Amino acid sequence: MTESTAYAVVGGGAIGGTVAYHLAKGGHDVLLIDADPAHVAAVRQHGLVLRGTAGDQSARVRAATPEEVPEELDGPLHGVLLCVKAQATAGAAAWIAPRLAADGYVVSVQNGLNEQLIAEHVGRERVVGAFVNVFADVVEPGVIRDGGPGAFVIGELGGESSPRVDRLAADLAGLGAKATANVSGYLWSKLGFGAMLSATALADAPMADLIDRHRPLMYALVAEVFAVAARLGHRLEPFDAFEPAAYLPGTPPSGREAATDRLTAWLRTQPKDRSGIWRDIAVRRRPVEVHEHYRAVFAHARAGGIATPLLRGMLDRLAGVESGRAPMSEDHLSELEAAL
Ligand SMILES: NC(=O)C1=CN([C@@H]2O[C@H](COP(=O)(O)OP(=O)(O)OC[C@H]3O[C@@H](n4cnc5c(N)ncnc54)[C@H](OP(=O)(O)O)[C@@H]3O)[C@@H](O)[C@H]2O)C=CC1
Ligand SMILES: CC(C)(CO)C(=O)C(=O)O
Repeated sequence: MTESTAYAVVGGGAIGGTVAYHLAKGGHDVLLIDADPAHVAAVRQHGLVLRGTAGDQSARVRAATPEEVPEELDGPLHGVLLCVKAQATAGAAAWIAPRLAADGYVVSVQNGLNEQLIAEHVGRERVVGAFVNVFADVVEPGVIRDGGPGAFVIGELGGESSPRVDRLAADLAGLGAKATANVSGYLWSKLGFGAMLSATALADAPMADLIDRHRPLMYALVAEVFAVAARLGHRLEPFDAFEPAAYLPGTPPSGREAATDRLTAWLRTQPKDRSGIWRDIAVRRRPVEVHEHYRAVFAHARAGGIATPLLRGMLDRLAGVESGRAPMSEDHLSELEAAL
């Protein structure tokens, strides 16, 4: 174990709770800051509980709502892991900025490309990137269902190595964290994979089954995202069972099919069989974050003259489903596919 470090986790839900649990188990002082008072109260009373296939494990962490923090803080924040959904990023970053030490930093542990927005609040030199493919859900206040190992990668936005990234990766060794020189390559790979996952939230069935039943649509969605990534010159990184090279133009169809066989087989090993996007619509009945994830993708596509009609059509349909204007149905996928 490395020397103990103090961290703040802002947004202590599925991912923030998982991160806080592993930091605490590693012997680090963790302050979990979460907007949900019931979650904070449960963590204070029972500890942070991770529910895995082998049962429940708990870790003691300090917990507070943002409103309570001035009483709890005895100095500025140093290492902050920001784990809120994308649409809550601006509010959380504005809250963090005046509390962040001059030599402190904020790590975006989120899907999408949130680093620029965070930098507008705290300055680019105080932002660190991260990519996470851990599958988790808050199943009741204070209790997180843990999907087991998944990629967790941390890196400076400019790709340089740094003591703060190495230290955080070591402190999160319990979660299998690694340092990278290409965090953008991971985030863009995830935007491709995430386009498939977002599409599966249009229907109420397991992600793996929907990907399998609508492979041509899934390939076309990923291709639109990766055309934008290619224009920007990103080197896409593979993670877990997702192999981005299989979805690039020029890959033989047999290679793409075999990679998708491996991907859906791996997805079937996960206890979480539906995405967080599906859960926000069907269970939590709240707006989904994916519109934020693809805002920058659309802007880059427009600038480069790259057409993204399927991605746009898929997100428009998600907007209809989340607002209740359209039912959740696999017909959305069939109709999008019919337009290919
Ligand atoms: N869950 C997963 O398996 C994965 C998630 N991700 C990404 O990780 C990020 C976090 O997702 P996830 O953990 O699932 O989300 P959750 O909704 O489970 O957790 C987010 C938590 O942040 C709280 N929150 C919102 N605004 C603030 C704020 N300003 N200050 C403090 N707390 C706040 C929320 O409270 P409230 O509910 O009251 O709004 C909620 O408890 C997302 O970008 C997601 O895409 C990436 C890979 C996998
Ligand atoms: C499906 C998953 C877990 C993949 O990382 C995800 O990103 C989410 O639920 O938001």
